[in-house]
Amino acid sequence: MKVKNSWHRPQIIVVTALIAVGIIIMVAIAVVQHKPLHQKYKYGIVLDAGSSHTSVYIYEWPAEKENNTGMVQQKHSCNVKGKGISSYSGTPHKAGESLKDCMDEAKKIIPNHRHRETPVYLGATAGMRLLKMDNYTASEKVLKSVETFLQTYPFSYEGARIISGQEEGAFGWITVNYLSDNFRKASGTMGALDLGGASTQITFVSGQEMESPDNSIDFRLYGNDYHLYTHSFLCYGKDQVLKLSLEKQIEPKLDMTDNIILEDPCFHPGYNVNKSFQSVFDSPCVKKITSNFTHKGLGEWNKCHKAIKKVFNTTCIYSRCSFNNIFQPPVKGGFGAFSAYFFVMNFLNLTNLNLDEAKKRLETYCNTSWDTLKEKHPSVKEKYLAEYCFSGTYIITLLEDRYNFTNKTWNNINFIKKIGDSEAGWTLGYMLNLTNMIPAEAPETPLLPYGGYVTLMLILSLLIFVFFILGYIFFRRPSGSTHKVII
Ligand SMILES: Nc1ncnc2c1ncn2[C@@H]1O[C@H](COP(=O)(O)OP(=O)(O)O)[C@@H](O)[C@H]1O
Ligand SMILES: [Ca+2]
Repeated sequence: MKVKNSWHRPQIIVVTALIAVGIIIMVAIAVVQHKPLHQKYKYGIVLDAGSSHTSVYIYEWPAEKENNTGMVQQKHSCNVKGKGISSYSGTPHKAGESLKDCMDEAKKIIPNHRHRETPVYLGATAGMRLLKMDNYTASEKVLKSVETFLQTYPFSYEGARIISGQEEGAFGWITVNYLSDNFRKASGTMGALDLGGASTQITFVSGQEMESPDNSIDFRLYGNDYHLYTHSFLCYGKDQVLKLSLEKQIEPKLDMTDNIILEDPCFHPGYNVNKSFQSVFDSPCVKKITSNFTHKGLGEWNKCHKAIKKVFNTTCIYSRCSFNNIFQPPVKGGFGAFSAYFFVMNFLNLTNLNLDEAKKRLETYCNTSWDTLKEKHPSVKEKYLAEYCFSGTYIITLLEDRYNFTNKTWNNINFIKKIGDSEAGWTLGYMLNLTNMIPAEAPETPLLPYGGYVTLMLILSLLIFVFFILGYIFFRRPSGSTHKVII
């Protein structure tokens, strides 16, 4: 007589198979999901050769997520000692060498095995645009010098060039919107306001028809079309516009034979400095005036405001212009204002005020005596300190009178230096564009987001647990009621 054992063979086989499949799926998902944990980073270097100085930015991103927007971040930045590369017009061979300390730093920061594949780009802005206008040969020699120098590094050299004003504006816009993750969100984009020493840029999505093709740029990013308004005003960075303002104030006094005294409402009472014409009227933005002068401060904000208005030409052949016959649609939406907009407004503590309050505080500040200010800010560079009243007044005049921000829309301007750890500026957008890191179309969404992965793993574990219990019950249950005795 044989008694069949309590194994219900088909059920047990099915249960065992299900458990095995469950374990295999869990292991497979875990392997795939955790792959990015052994993350490898890639790097890129961009040199911002500005009119006043050069900065070297190192960016990094996870090697396997190259095309996911929001992945690239600034890892490090380095300020090159001395002035901008355009200041080497007389000694071009020294321009390259000036970058040494920061480039050596980059070599240390980026892991050796990544050096060869790390791209290096140098973009020069308005300082070099002006040098090119003034002395083409010198500008070429400076570019050659930085090129030769950058090629001595183990990185992948991708070029040194003067970028156009449109590029500077558009890539600044890409940077701030990339860092704010606006390309993935449906919330819309923010405009970009960049103030440099030699030029200034305004870029935003206007939604209006563009009356001048030069001011229009189109991008398709991440599955969306963006129709941008952009303009770069050469000579309207804060250093060049100061020269313009001095020129305007000095011109009527030129027929005076004796020493010219320029009483400037934008400088502080007690400021009294002899200036040589070579140090001020040295750029293609201004006429070559050959008189030295004494620069004396008055500290009168209202007069300063009036004097600054005169640096803008208001003729306009379009339906509307900002200035100098440049078409501009009405400003729309939020704006990020960076570079010197931030440095100046932050120093003056005006970043969180409304327009009227800002004007009032600036009026008091401009009227402060030069001696008091120097005492109060002993560590601030004197050149900066002397010019904050002028620069602050210029910023307010430019934004309110020329770009047409009102009391109400003023609050849409955010004065920013960084978004997260990354500085606002054109460099990140420039690199993202040249490395094709923002795809035109949104990439397929990943198989599982993290939350989905965790949920799936939980459900599978639970199922396996249940199958174990079932298996156990089947295994233990005697043939019982269905027991048959086979004789
Ligand atoms: N801490 C600071 N305070 C005031 N101004 C500053 C400070 N740091 C930098 N700047 C100014 O910011 C401007 C930066 O311009 P830059 O990028 O060099 O020129 P551009 O973009 O026109 O080629 C310069 O006018 C420089 O003097
Ligand atoms: Ca700049």
